[in-house]
Amino acid sequence: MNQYMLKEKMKVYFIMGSTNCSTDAEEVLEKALKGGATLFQFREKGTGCLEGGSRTELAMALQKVCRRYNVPFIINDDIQLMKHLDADGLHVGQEDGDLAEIRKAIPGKLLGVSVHNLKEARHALEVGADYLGVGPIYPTGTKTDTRPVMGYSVIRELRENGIDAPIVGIGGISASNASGVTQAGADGVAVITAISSHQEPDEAAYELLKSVEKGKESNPSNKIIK
Ligand SMILES: Cc1ncc(COP(=O)(O)OP(=O)(O)O)c(N)n1
Ligand SMILES: Cc1nc(C(=O)O)sc1CCOP(=O)(O)O
Ligand SMILES: [Mg+2]
Repeated sequence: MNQYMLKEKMKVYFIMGSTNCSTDAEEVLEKALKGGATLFQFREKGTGCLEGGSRTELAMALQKVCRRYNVPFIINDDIQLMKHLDADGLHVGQEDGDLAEIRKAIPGKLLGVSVHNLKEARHALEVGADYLGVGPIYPTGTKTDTRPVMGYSVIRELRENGIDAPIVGIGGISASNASGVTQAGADGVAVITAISSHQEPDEAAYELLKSVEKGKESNPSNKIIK
């Protein structure tokens, strides 16, 4: 996938696992994709999360849904599961291992890396990351071990320093604040709660997509390209 196509896929990046859903995870995902989510990450974490065979079974079921909608299926943290399922890619953070080793271990697959400053971003891209996750943009109730809330400052800093790779903002993002993230220079937003806890995940995804596109239109560098 070229960088332009990947940036399009970054617009509404839905992340979840069974612990994020109060109803059936497959149904939540299907609705999200119907509504316009463009990328999916399986992140089975937290109290009461599935393990072993049932975790793999859920991942396989969600991968099938993604295939039906032609939406790439990314695995959080777990290289073995990614390989086992022949998923489309892997997302890792700064504490998840040596990035160069991880890149070598998954040739031809998408690699997303969480970054929090220019140095981490440059390193991730040097070793071959395909996209960057930047956050937390806003306060989030979903993950406790985050870095301090950064607002738009890091996204702006990366763009001002010539980082042209696909970027998503993450953390506390909803339809009401997503446009600010793409206006600041991100290609899209990654969300858990905004879709998985919404009564109507399809509406949530659709509203996020509209907000993301509105922000992109008002991004100064996009205006120059047009
Ligand atoms: C798109 C995206 N961005 C950031 C993260 C966070 O990754 P990480 O810091 O490794 O934390 P965990 O998600 O593993 O708890 C992400 N998952 N996706
Ligand atoms: C998984 C994750 N990573 C973050 C980071 O800052 O790297 S914030 C986060 C949780 C995002 O969930 P919600 O959309 O519910 O706020
Ligand atoms: Mg991780």
